[in-house]
Amino acid sequence: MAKILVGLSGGVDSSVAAALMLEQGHEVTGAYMKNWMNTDNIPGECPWEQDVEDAHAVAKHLGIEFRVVDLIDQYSERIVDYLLEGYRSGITPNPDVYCNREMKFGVFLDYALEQGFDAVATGHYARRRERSNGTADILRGADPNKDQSYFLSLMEQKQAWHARFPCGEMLKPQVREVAQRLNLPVANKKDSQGICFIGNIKMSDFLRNYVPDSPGDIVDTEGNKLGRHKGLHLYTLGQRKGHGVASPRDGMPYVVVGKDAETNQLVVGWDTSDTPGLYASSCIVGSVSWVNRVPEGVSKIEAQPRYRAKSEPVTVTPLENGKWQVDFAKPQRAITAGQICAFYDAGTLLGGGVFEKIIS
Ligand SMILES: Nc1ncnc2c1ncn2[C@@H]1O[C@H](COP(=O)(O)OP(=O)(O)OP(=O)(O)O)[C@@H](O)[C@H]1O
Repeated sequence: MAKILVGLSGGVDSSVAAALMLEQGHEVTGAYMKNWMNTDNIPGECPWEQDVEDAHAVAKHLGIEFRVVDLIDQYSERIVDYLLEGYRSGITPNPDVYCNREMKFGVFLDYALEQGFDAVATGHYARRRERSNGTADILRGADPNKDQSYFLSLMEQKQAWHARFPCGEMLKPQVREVAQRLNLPVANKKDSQGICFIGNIKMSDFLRNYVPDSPGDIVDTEGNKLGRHKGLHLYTLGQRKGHGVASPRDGMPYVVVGKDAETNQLVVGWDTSDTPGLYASSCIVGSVSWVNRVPEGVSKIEAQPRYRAKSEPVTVTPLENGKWQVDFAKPQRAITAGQICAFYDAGTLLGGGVFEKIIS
């Protein structure tokens, strides 16, 4: 039996995670992390008050202690600043991945250990396996549609060691069934969406509040002016909709194929593999962390360049400065600086890093 602190978000997955930990005989406490309060009144729904209430109701239903842990300052420093700094500097940050390393398995785990807990459990769809040498691996979740191991790819060994993912062996419909069987007050609650803890606020509305608009020209790959954009930070490579430029070709929309920070131009082109800038095979990945062991020299593994992408064969080569060169066997669409590259060996998460530079 272990002392487990469950991150109770007020959603179905973490509620079932708490119930499963109890069923397995652990001593369980639930805690809601208060991270963001929308004090600047950005338009959109930010239902944290409802979430705390729901989390509390679940804890009561399960008969476990419930706490609210105030991490607003740390969230602002570690996530909001990283997010805004990233967008200001022209990259596309990934707050969801950083949330796991910095918040849930960062300050929240530190709090848990200080308070005498052995581990933090969450409702993530990922699996964890202990090895006989006293280390832990993170594996893809059993549900291929829900697998969230990508979001855990920057986690370090100590974090993996103290993590528990009770829903990871199950499919989402099974998790809903458990919630119904146990009559959990959130059994029929809709899944949450939106960035991390910011809730259902649109990213563009969120950014508009902090990063000033910086309009410029939209051009095609030959440099012909096609329209105006509101600020390069509001667009991502490969984006099909929302740039406002109608395509003259039927059934072939323009997509964002480049951002030129010097001229403040947004470049659009065709969504084809020969469009310059849209596909790349070779890149530099920095801020790399390996969950359990560092690959020995040049290695053939797999890499997943975004959440909803397949992992693809790559060759990784360590560079002198702690960064890694990653060469994909097949060119990948819209690899974006700032986004996360997760590394796998079959179903095992090896680690991850941040795309820093696209070579070709
Ligand atoms: N505000 C929070 N307080 C405590 N734990 C949280 C909070 N937000 C997320 N978590 C934990 O992180 C896990 C993954 O977060 P994510 O935002 O992806 O939730 P989710 O997949 O919608 O799960 P859920 O149905 O539990 O909300 C949650 O299952 C929960 O354990």
